[in-house]
Amino acid sequence: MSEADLLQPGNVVRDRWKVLTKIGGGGFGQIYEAFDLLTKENVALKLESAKQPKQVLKMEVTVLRRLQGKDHVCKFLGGGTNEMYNYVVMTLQGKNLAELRRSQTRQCFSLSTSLRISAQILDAIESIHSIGFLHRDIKPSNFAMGRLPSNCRKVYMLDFGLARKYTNAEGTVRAARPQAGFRGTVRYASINAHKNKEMSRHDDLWSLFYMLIEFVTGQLPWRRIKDKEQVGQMKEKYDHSTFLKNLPSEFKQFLEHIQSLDYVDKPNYELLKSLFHQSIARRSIKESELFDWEKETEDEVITPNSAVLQTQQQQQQKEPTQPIVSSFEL
Ligand SMILES: Nc1ncnc2c1ncn2[C@@H]1O[C@H](COP(=O)(O)OP(=O)(O)OP(=O)(O)O)[C@@H](O)[C@H]1O
Repeated sequence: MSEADLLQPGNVVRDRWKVLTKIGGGGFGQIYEAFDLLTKENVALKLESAKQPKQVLKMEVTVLRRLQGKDHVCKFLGGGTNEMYNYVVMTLQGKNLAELRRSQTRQCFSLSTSLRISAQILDAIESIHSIGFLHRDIKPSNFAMGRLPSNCRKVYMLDFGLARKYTNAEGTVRAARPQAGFRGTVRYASINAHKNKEMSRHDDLWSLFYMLIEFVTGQLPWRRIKDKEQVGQMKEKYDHSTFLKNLPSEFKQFLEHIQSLDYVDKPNYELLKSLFHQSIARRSIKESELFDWEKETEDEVITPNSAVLQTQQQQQQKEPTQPIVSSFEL
């Protein structure tokens, strides 16, 4: 156990959640897989130190609770605080989309996979906006696939620590602060965010656009640059229409729409969703098609396990509603 670890395997939180293993340590918290002694299921336990200056778990709990019942959202199982840490317990999901992309041979997804997962992400973004919050850290590692046969084809939105309420009590858009501190992740941040402007609904959609480009091409032009100002300048100079050559023609309208939005504007989610659906239909992409990580790599040797997988894939193609066990579970 490293000194910074707030828990170790075997610890039991609130007489109910027994820690199994650490699965992540992000910028603000630690994530553990734990066993729920009550439901007998494995769950995700996210903690932040009570001493940490930047406390974000309260916001995480607020947003997660408000999102309950919406699609693409983990189930909230509990939360609390003690003298050492704040914690939240939620359903456990599978691999995040950053890991899945990096595990691809060419570090990118096919257009079929990219469009179908991005359409799900757009739905998730619309959901968080519908409850009056911005996510403000839309990036591949904040989306994970379900881990069970029943949900392994569904994308789940994670990490509401940087969320912010953008509506006031009347439901109208809050007045923008003249200057706001930068929030988010440099690679996927909108140009507005780089300029420390108050973020709005369109900024989450800009991050989705950058994610989609990275899914399809495997990279963004500023991938190697760490400095926030330098990346901001590069984004400002970059002719974003260059990205369109990698995307179906419908995405010209997608880009034009997000470019047209101002701080108070409500995005036309229906238009954006229809562009995904049109491009998916025009390319005859079927919802039942396997995602890239569910397929075998071409050079993989046929082993008894991969033969089993092949049979499952064939069955999956025949039974589109029957999810398969994804390859990494075999
Ligand atoms: N419910 C969950 N089920 C499975 N894995 C999860 C879950 N929540 C988080 N993780 C994993 O832990 C990683 C970090 O989680 P999260 O983004 O919530 O924490 P964070 O401390 O805010 O991290 P970061 O600062 O990197 O965004 C995720 O990318 C994901 O791989």
